[in-house]
Amino acid sequence: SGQSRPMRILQFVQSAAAPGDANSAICAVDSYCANVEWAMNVGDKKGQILDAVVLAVRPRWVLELGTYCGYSTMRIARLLPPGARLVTLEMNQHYAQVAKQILGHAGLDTQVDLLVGASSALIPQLKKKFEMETFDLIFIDHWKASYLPDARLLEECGLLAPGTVLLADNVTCPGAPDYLQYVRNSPRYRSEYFPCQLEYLQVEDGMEKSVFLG
Ligand SMILES: CCCNc1ncnc2c1ncn2[C@@H]1O[C@H](/C=C/CNC(=O)c2cc(-c3ccc(F)cc3)cc(O)c2O)[C@H](C)[C@H]1O
Ligand SMILES: [Mg+2]
Repeated sequence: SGQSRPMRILQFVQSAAAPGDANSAICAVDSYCANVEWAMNVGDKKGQILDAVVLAVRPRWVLELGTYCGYSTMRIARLLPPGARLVTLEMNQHYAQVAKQILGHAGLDTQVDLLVGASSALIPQLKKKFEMETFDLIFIDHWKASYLPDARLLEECGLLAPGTVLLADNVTCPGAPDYLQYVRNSPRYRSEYFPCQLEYLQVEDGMEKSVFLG
């Protein structure tokens, strides 16, 4: 049933997770994707690295590139201090609709602004739209070939401040070699690699944490 994988994930969350309970919604997605059908959520192992970074940064403004079903959106939103905002960008209308419903079920829609559109078109509008200056944390988990161009675009739009943390998923699998080469060799970043397993599988992956230096 459910014509798409994200729709089937949504239906499982709606049936298995307690409304308003973000942790039970996160557990429901992980249980479905570990036992029924794999999906490209960051998952619980890499999710714990994401959680640790969110807690360390205590961000006021967070940007996520690639909402998909909203799994990492939930992980970030549930840890934000009061008044903080998470802006997440998703170019696929169907995925955005599913994510909106999952976030609503989890009771996290007030902290999250989900914008439907391509990052390349939306990033230049963010300062004006949200009357903000720079992001404190950016989670990058969209098409892997877009990591580098979007990091450059964020620099050019003045959305990074010294200390802004970029956390990128999948730098090993599927990999984002041009992005890795850039953040590891540019004097504008201090980069650190976190080895980890790919979501729900015994496959090597890793996340790259890069602090913008200005
Ligand atoms: C203008 C375009 C850019 N701008 C954009 N602007 C807005 N939204 C964008 C943009 N580009 C993409 N999106 C959205 O983000 C999502 C895309 C997410 C992509 N994620 C992966 O491909 C992946 C693969 C594997 C994997 C590992 C091993 C395997 F064997 C198979 C797969 C694992 C992982 O953890 C992965 O995150 C969503 C589907 C898509 O609509
Ligand atoms: Mg990913």
